[in-house]
Amino acid sequence: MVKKFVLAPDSFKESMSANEVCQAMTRGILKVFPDAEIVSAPMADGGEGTTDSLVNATAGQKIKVTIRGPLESQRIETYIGLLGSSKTAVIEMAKASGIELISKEFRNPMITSTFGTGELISAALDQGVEKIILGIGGSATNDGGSGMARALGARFLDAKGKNIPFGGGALGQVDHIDMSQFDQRVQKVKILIASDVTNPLCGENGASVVFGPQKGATDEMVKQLDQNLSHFADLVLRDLGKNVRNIEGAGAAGGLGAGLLAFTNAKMKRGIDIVTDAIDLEQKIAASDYVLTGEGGMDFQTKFGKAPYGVSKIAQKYGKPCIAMAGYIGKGVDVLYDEGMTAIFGIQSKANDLEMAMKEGAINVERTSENIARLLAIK
Ligand SMILES: O=C(O)[C@H](O)CO
Repeated sequence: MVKKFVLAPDSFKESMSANEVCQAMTRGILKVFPDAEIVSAPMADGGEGTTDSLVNATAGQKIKVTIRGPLESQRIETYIGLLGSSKTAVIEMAKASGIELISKEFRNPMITSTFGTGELISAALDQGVEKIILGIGGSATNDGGSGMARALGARFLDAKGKNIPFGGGALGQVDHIDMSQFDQRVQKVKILIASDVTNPLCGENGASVVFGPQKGATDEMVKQLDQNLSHFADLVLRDLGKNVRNIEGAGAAGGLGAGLLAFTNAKMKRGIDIVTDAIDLEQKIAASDYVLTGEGGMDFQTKFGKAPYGVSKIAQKYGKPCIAMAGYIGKGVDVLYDEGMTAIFGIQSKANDLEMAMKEGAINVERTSENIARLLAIK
């Protein structure tokens, strides 16, 4: 009987995209099962690579856009994704307002803004979508999502009625928020936020204290930024009637989580659940014999919502064997055996340094997939 495989790996960061991992797995399996039916479902968990994975998995398309980067004078050429299967756009905030877009010496969350993320949302609305999947995290910003809202028409005015400058450093000057020119299309789309963390907006576990320093904030700036976000939360409650202060994930991406909850009808969901829904992974796994997954590194953290965990839970639901491979296998990975993971294989052929391991990723995944297939072929 023809064997049916679902391949649902995440990317192996800095080595292979999820799509390339699928291709290497396919080559390995076909050596043993030349007639196998193989369904590739490149995965992501809402973070970096989510747009590419969802576009690939649904035969969607990328739409190029030129928008403002984290710094006011910066222009960035980037893209949003449109899924092939539905009227859904996928956006990664890091492509517009991400920390990787600014070299270390220019990182300063007092002045960086999420304006470009708002422009990405606007570009998605121009495509007439009904749903937007928005991956947040990896930001250069600490502006509570005020830049994003401003790009969509919100105005943040000081006591004299003037627009405040961009960035988290100026938020303390806001006297009131004017929504009279806000883009009405925003409230008509469903927005799903795939957040990378669950931190609240302010306080010792908040956006500024925990993530401010990695964005270039000094101790003094962290204090100011935290106070400003607190003031912002008060204004949002007074002017928009939404209490975002203590919501889990509100502090993601420098408070963009809070901004999205305040200015849109967005809902937070685990990134992995958003992705598996968007690509109908359940249906694919239900119709398969075997599921292969994997990620560059797997350890105890995999269970906190990483792609191989999401895949193994679905495989468990349908009673399908789920086999993972990883470049690095760390402590605590064995908790996954109770979560639907049948086996986990390391892919290295010898003790390699990291650079070599990255270089040889595809050949190692191919060989490991072939060997897994050989085991599966035993009668
Ligand atoms: O962007 C950030 O602040 C971190 O990735 C947490 O979301």
